[in-house]
Amino acid sequence: MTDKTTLLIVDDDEDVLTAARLLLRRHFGRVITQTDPGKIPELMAAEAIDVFLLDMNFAIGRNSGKEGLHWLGDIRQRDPNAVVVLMTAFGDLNTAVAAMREGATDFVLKPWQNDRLIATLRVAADLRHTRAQLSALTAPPPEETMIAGSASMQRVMKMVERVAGTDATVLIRGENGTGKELIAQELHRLSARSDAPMVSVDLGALAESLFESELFGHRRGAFTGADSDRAGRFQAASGGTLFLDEIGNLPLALQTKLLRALENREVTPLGADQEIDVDIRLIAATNQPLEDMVARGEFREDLLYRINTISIELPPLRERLEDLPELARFFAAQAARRYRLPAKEVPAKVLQRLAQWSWPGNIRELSHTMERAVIMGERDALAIEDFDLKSRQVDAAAETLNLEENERRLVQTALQRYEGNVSRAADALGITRAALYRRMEKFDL
Ligand SMILES: Nc1ncnc2c1ncn2[C@@H]1O[C@H](COP(=O)(O)OP(=O)(O)OP(=O)(O)O)[C@@H](O)[C@H]1O
Repeated sequence: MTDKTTLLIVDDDEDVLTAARLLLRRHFGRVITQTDPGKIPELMAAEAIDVFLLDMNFAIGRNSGKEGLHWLGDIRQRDPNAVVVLMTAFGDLNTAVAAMREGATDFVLKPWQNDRLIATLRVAADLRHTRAQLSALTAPPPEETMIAGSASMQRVMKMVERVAGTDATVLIRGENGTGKELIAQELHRLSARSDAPMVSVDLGALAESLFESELFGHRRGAFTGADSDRAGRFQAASGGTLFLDEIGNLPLALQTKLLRALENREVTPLGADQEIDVDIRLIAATNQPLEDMVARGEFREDLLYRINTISIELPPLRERLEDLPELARFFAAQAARRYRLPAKEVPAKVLQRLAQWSWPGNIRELSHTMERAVIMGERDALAIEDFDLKSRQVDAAAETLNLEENERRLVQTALQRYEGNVSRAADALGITRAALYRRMEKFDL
């Protein structure tokens, strides 16, 4: 079966679902069945559904068709291109007509005739594919958008523009998810090498045993499993840019080889006896303090000097909250497009709350947070309840200016640090023992 259509059948009668599933799975790529129409939004968020086959009457004893019409409207609102076929057991032409007016593609009567049902759904699936092709043709081309309105990001972008055109090695520093790879792409895009590829290697995601062959390539038979020659990423990036993410993860022996490759502009694949010339511009990224690693003997000092000719520091999101509103709205719109959901507004109240969170995962975390909220949100505008922010921590961050809360926290920290020794804790806090006892009582510590 090569058909790629995904059908979702929703009917509260298990027997109807079983019969439909048995029949239709022989004709369509994937058949999902569901008794509860309330699950439709969740399913639409999780799966790319091509055709909906939807019952008109859900609650037992009701036959007005209103439930079917309600869900039809809901589906069409979430995905204006959705193709929905309605089923009704009552042959109620009025409801069927109303459904067609509301945007249903077709309707079938229960009990259905197998051939008719298959033919109807086949036409519906074709319609879906045509609509998808049309919207792909009219959709704007995907582009990497960089939001960088804050003063600190403006400084970063100036630096990027200044160094992109040179062949200088650049080290991008910043916490996880601050956009290091996006900056590397921008450096490459603005460089004279932009017609050649930028090849990325994430040294944080790769098994250490694979580093060498991944970077420098190998010859057939160089190790068990090397059953053919393989070019390394250095070679693949030749003429272009090599982006080494998480460079702090490179073991010392390979740091030596990397340094040699950069200095001599040549690499030796594993198992080869001859070097290969490579012409790359290196961009490296790290979230580790490489200077400290040098001090501990974990990172070669000469390699650090070699790679940080230019060093670009990306500030964490919590230090550029001016960018948060635009980023949040951008990711909300992106998620709505991706999941074919209606666009959702991000009210100021929500933005204020988001600004209180510390965003340890930075922009990547914000993007996932917005995506989830857009999927979960049931209204036109996002609400605070749509977010799964670990609320305890948000509250702590929100209340850091609360004097009493801070006093309590300090008293607690002092007592913990001095393992309950009241004299020493009082000393550290700069108050008398009696004053500390009073506070311990007040805060019930
Ligand atoms: N300024 C920005 N504007 C818009 N999107 C951004 C921005 N910065 C980062 N992103 C997006 O956030 C996500 C994380 O960015 P990226 O992968 O570049 O971060 P990173 O610092 O390289 O992460 P890691 O340290 O985990 O490798 C990506 O989806 C990226 O497109």
